[in-house]
Amino acid sequence: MPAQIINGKEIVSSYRAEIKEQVQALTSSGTQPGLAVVIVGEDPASQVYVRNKAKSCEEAGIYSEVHRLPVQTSEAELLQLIRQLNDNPRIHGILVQSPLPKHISEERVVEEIAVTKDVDCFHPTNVGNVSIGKDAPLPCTPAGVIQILKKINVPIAGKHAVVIGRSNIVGKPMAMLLLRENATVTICHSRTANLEEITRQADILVAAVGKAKLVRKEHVKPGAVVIDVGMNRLDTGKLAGDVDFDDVLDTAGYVTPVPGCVGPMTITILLQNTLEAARKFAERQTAAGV
Ligand SMILES: Nc1nc2c(c(=O)[nH]1)N[C@@H](CN(C=O)c1ccc(C(=O)N[C@@H](CCC(=O)O)C(=O)O)cc1)CN2
Repeated sequence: MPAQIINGKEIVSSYRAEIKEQVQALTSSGTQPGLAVVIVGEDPASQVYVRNKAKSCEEAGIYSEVHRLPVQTSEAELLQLIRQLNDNPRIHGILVQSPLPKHISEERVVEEIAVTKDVDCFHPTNVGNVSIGKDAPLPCTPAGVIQILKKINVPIAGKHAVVIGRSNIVGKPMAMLLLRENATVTICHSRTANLEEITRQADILVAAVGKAKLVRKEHVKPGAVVIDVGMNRLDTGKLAGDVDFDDVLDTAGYVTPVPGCVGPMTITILLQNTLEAARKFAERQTAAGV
C-alpha cells in the first residue's frame, strides 16, 4: 500500500484557527501579542520566509513589525536594535532571521535577545532549559514536527526515531524533543558510517540534512513515518526536500510533502510561541500590579 501523504495544509489551518481564537481572547483582555522580525541583507529565501511570517501574524491577529536592515549593517547596530526591542512592551517575541551576513556573529546576536522574548528558542538559556525539561519556548521546526506526529496520532514513546542532521536549528533540538517524548533517538550525520543500516531501523525518520533527495527507499523501513524537513532549491527553481518523495512512496507508512507541511508548521509554532510569550508577559504585569 502506498504511504499516506500527511496533509500539512489541514493540520496547519486547524492549528492556526485555535491560535487565532486564543490571540483574540488575550487581546480582548488587554494584551495583543506582538512579534518583531529582524532581517539583515537581501537573501531571497529569507525575504520570502519573513514575508510569510508577517502575513501569518496578520491573519492570526498578532501585531508584527519587520525590521529590514541593509547587508552592511554592523553587529553593534544590530545589537542596539535588539536592545530597543527587548525594552519595547508592545513586542513579546523577537527573532533574527538566519542566516546573517558573515561579518555578524549569530551567537552574539542571539545572546542579546531577552530570554523571555526568544520565540525561536535559539538563546543558550532556552536551549539548556529545553534539554533539562524546564519551561521554555520550543524550537519552531522541531516542535512543529512533534505536533505533526501528534496530530496524525503516531505514537512516539518507545519508538526508534532517527534524525539525519545535527544542526543547532533542527537536528540537535529535534533529537531532544523526540527524547522528551520518550522515543529512543539516534542522530546520524555526514560522518555516520552505514547510514542506510541505521535509518532502516527507524520507526520515525526525520531528514534534516540539507541535501536534496538524499533519502531513498533503501533508507526506509517498510511502514515508517518519514518527516522531511529539507528545503533545497534545485537549479530548475523547484523546491525539493531531503527525501526522494516518489521513491519512498511505496515503502513508507506516512510521508510529509515539501513544500506544504513542515515549513508552514514551523511558522505556526512561531505564532504559538509569540502568543505564549505575550501570555507570560501579561501574567508578570498582573503579578507586579501593573
Ligand atoms: N530565525 C530563524 N531563521 C531560520 C529559521 C527559523 O526557524 N528561525 N528556519 C529556516 C527558515 N524558515 C523560518 O525562518 C522557514 C523556511 C521555510 C518555511 C516554509 O513555509 N516553506 C514553504 C515553502 C516556501 C518556499 O516556497 O520557498 C513550505 O515548506 O511549504 C517556513 C519557515 C532558516 N532560518
